[in-house]
Amino acid sequence: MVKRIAIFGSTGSIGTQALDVISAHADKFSAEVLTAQSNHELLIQQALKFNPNCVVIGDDKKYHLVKEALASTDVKVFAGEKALEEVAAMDCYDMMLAAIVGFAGLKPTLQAIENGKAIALANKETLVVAGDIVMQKALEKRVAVIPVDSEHSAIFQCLVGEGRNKIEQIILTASGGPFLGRKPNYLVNVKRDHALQHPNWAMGAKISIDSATLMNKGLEMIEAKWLFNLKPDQIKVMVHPQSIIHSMVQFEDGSVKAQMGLPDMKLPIQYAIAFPQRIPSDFPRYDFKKPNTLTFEEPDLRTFRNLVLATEALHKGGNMPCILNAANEVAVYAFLRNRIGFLDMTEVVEQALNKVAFIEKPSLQQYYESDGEARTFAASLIQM
Ligand SMILES: NC(=O)C1=CN([C@@H]2O[C@H](COP(=O)(O)OP(=O)(O)OC[C@H]3O[C@@H](n4cnc5c(N)ncnc54)[C@H](OP(=O)(O)O)[C@@H]3O)[C@@H](O)[C@H]2O)C=CC1
Ligand SMILES: CC(=O)[C@@H](O)[C@H](O)COP(=O)(O)O
Ligand SMILES: [Mn+2]
Repeated sequence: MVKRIAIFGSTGSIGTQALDVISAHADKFSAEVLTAQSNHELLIQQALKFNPNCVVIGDDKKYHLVKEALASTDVKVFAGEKALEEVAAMDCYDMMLAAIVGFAGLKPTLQAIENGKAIALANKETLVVAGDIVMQKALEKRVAVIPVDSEHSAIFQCLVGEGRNKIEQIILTASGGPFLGRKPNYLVNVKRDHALQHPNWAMGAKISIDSATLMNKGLEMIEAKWLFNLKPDQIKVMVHPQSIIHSMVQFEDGSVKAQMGLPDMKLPIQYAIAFPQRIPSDFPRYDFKKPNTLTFEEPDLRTFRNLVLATEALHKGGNMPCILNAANEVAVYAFLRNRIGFLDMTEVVEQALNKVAFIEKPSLQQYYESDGEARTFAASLIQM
């Protein structure tokens, strides 16, 4: 039977790679929902190629352009932020690939879980903001949340077959980003184009900057806590500049399992949508005959302070990760617009964490409010 996939964020880095996977396995998957925020041209092209049940364009000023271009098809066209939730509540799909970037991915993902749909989760911010509520809802609705993020896919793969065997710790690998080994006196002057050049992965702008500041690894520690029900002390980070080992699990007997492969997001995307099956692929294979050295080192926490802030937020819990995420989103987009410097991003996040009131057990509404407060505060710092 063909699995019907709803790709929320189909025009992004994950979304377009997911469509490549679906094309290569048209006997197994169909793309039934496609969504974009503003890239209507690509959304139209994708809709003409994949003939989904419906598309959503977030920017409602572009509704007529999309509607007109798809007039000769039977693709339904929706627009605006609310439409993402309305479509997530529909029955035209079996699994949502949550590939919207940032906080904007949370509401449609929650709606899909409410609707009993399986989730292939790329959007890590969903769990950073409200991981307790999202995972509790998934449990209640008996919905599987399969990670797409490469590290979490690696851990998930290492855990298959382990049943109730106890995890001692997980080791998230970090590439170190484009500024591995650099010090603050260098980072103070770096600009967006340099920061966007990830050494191993071609990704969207926001996650590329997060990788450069190591915030990405901090967000991933929080993501791992919720996905695998771990205590903060069980989550370690090691820099592994080659990005061949995607992460590791150490069990209570000391045994370590790792998942390896060339850095290519198509593999974790395919794994998540095909789970529990593995299906063939022609992705390039890692060549053990080449003189490759795999190295590991501790992250430089004096330089990359975002990882410290995220670890503190992980330990403190409550709405701290939500505040961290919101301030970070504001800071990253300000950096991308050349409004603030590379090191200022950490300052903005730190000040927001100190400013917005701590709530130990927030409701969903309180998460939204904390997100809003942190954004307003972070934006006020940047305007100064
Ligand atoms: N790229 C990667 O390799 C990896 C990504 N991830 C995670 O996956 C998610 C997606 O990342 P990536 O594909 O790189 O991001 P991109 O920026 O490449 O794509 C983001 C997608 O979300 C849409 N979008 C952006 N803003 C909004 C909004 N406010 N409302 C609705 N839709 C929106 C974009 O539409 P439009 O094109 O119109 O702007 C686009 O389709 C992120 O959470 C990231 O952390 C995790 C691991 C690896
Ligand atoms: C591909 C992927 O999952 C990214 O999150 C990637 O891990 C970023 O690399 P680093 O954050 O390790 O630089
Ligand atoms: Mn990752």
